[in-house]
Amino acid sequence: MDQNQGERKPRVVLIPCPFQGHINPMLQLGAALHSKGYSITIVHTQYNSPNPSRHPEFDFQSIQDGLAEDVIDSGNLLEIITGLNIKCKHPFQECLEQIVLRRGQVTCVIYDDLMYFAEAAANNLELPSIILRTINAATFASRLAIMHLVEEGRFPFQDSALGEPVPDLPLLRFKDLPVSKYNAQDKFLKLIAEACHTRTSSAVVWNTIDCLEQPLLAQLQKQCPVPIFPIGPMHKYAPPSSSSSLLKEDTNCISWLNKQPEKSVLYVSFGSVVSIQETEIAEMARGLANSEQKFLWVIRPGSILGSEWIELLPKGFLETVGQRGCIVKWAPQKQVLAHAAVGGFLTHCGWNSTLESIAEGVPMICRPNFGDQLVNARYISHVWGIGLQLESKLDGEEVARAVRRIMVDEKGEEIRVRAKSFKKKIELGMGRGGSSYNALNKLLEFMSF
Ligand SMILES: O=c1ccn([C@@H]2O[C@H](COP(=O)(O)OP(=O)(O)O[C@H]3O[C@H](CO)[C@@H](O)[C@H](O)[C@H]3O)[C@@H](O)[C@H]2O)c(=O)[nH]1
Repeated sequence: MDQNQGERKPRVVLIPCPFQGHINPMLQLGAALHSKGYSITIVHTQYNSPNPSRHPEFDFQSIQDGLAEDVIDSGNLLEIITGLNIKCKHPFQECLEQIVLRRGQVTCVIYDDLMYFAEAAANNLELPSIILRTINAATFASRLAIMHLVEEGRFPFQDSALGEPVPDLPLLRFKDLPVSKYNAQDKFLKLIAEACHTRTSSAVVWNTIDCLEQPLLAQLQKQCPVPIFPIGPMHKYAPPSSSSSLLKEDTNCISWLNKQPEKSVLYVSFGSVVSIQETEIAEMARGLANSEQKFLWVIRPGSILGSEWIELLPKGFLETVGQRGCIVKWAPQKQVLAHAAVGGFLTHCGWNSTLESIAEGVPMICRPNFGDQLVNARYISHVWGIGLQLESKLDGEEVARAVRRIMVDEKGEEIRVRAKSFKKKIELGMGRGGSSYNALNKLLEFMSF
């Protein structure tokens, strides 16, 4: 790009939270703004830093995150995010000062709601800031409901309440609420309070879409002091082949998919952070084998703590499934879900995976693990009706039944048809005059400050 011409463009500084499920939507937002004439600077931590060579259109700036090795090694998300918010504020402010000095005026700072330290740094330089929410409105409302339960002295709640509906959110049961998986409730409650707070930020950009959550978004807008812009699904703003993966994608699985009949393959993946119990791997494998369906299974390195996954598979599994299955360490997921051969998705229900699946009309089998995944699974299975949830202890027979139902059984036809209809709704929402299309235009107008 012509340097001088580049300098004349208004600049937005984006600060993603350094996890795959957060980096992706932030960089996709960057792609949307870049296509509308903005120069983009991505300020990222050393920990899990994105690969700049995959995004030559952006400027990348690294800040020291001060995370101790033992905190990183623990993989404790609560500790890592809390640590980043303590350690990154000053490095970010210094970085922002340098950007303004070298690159000229910055239009605004957009930060992931978990990177709330960014707001103070933007304020100190008198720059407007905008929040990006990478979870959906239902999860946000669930966090508000949890805080409400705390105020009423009803949190942590009793086991006997788990199956009951949440008073503020009757579509969810207590067991669907996105509580912490760590034994540090105070830290967790502080983090969600910070993440839900708009502070002095000027607006909220949301990776969701009206056709999935309009009534809730309207209700949240009434309670929110600043405008909300639901412009998702954001992966639609980046080309299908573009990727901000931290792990290397194995594209051989696309060649394998190319050889499979239409809608014949179940895609199995649990995102970038979920760990799988050793016992669950064997049950999952048993289910996949007994379902007699084709499958593409992502087994991420390190996702099965302390074990080599291959040792956990039932004896003879690989021989039995033979050409019927393909196992990779990391897949180009957007391309996989958009592939004609894929007919179903066994997922942990991370919000990006959920949106990527809905946007391609792929029905889901939900196996949520923690946090917002529980909310998403309930919405997929019981609100939108585009999937099934595996709720009890994982059992191979149940997995096989669910796989057959979602892929081929007559009983699953309604779910398949509904999933397909959601693809259409997303296309309408993203197309000219659609809700997300309009919200993006309103955001751009708003950003002229
Ligand atoms: O083999 C793979 C597997 C995943 N992905 C991508 O990785 C992202 C994963 O994101 P997500 O599905 O949201 O899952 P997590 O990585 O688990 O994301 C975290 O962040 C999300 C956004 O806040 C939350 O919804 C999740 O619960 C939380 O675990 C998606 O864009 C996928 O396309 C790949 O590219 N290849």
